[in-house]
Amino acid sequence: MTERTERSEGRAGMPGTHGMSAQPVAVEARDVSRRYGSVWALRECSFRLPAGRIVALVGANGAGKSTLMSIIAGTLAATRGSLLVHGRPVVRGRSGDGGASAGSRVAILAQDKPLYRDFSVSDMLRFGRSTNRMWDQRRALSWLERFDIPLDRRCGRLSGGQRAQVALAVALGSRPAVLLLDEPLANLDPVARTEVTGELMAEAADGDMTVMLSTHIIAELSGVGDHLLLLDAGRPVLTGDVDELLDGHVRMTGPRADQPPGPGAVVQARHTDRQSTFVLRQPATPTTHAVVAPGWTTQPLTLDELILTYLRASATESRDLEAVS
Ligand SMILES: Nc1ncnc2c1ncn2[C@@H]1O[C@H](COP(=O)(O)OP(=O)(O)OP(=O)(O)O)[C@@H](O)[C@H]1O
Repeated sequence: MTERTERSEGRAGMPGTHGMSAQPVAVEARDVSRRYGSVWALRECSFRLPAGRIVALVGANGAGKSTLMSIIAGTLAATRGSLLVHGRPVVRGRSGDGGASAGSRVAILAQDKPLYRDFSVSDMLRFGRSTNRMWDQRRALSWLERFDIPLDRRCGRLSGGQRAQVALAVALGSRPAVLLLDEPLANLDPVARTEVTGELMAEAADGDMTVMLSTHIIAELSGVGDHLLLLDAGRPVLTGDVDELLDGHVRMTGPRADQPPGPGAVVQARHTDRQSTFVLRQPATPTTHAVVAPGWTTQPLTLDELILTYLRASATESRDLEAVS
């Protein structure tokens, strides 16, 4: 019995981006690369993310998620390429409240959640107000109330999940156009995480804020974002509206064949002696999950399956390129 995975024909940004032209673009990367010494953490990343959405930034440990977020936030410079937030180039050290215009302010909430342990929650809000020219106290307070965070408690005495909520409240109070969350929800239990992402989606829809959430836990992804940016070894391998991506891919299983019986680009092909399975990126026509040829069945993919398919295809492609070079 043999099994092989074929090279992905679709690269970053291809599926699902056709619907983007009418939407305002929050973040645009143009050939962004970043090197640390001899390690390329990001390679030629080009993508556009729509405004007012929750973008799930997904990738394995070391895929480049934190590096990308730091470049968008303006705390790290790209080695090559340019990054624009609402059409304005990000310049290192000039994002956040420091110099960006109201429409292109970026707030980042890193994994380590910088809270002063001796400050009370109210002190943290005062600190947020004093360090942000534009501050929305009502928004920060209502977030804390929604999640029952005691205002008079010192941050050092809060649970990890509660500290994450305070950090989120301060970030929201700064009224960012783009809010970057670098795995800050890891400390929240599944129920709280679902609640938080639901509330963030409502905030994003209300005020044109774009939220980017990074995660390496694919199984916890469902419902977390409505737009996907999948990074593998520093390259975006899949990006687009989650529903469009799911509608645009199909798995076909049937008798052993070199080619699938239906139209579409082959993302992955697996074969046994008697059976073939193809994952296809379909042309712009609607997907029909029905029998398309004698002996063949088609099925939709779950988001986890779609992500794993692209990660496997990307790994195969990297191995092929290494073998050639
Ligand atoms: N300051 C640094 N110096 C050298 N190499 C670095 C530095 N920061 C990151 N890297 C390397 O760059 C690559 C991308 O790292 P990055 O932290 O952006 O990935 P990540 O996707 O956020 O990972 P994780 O999910 O583990 O947080 C990795 O190979 C990492 O080892």
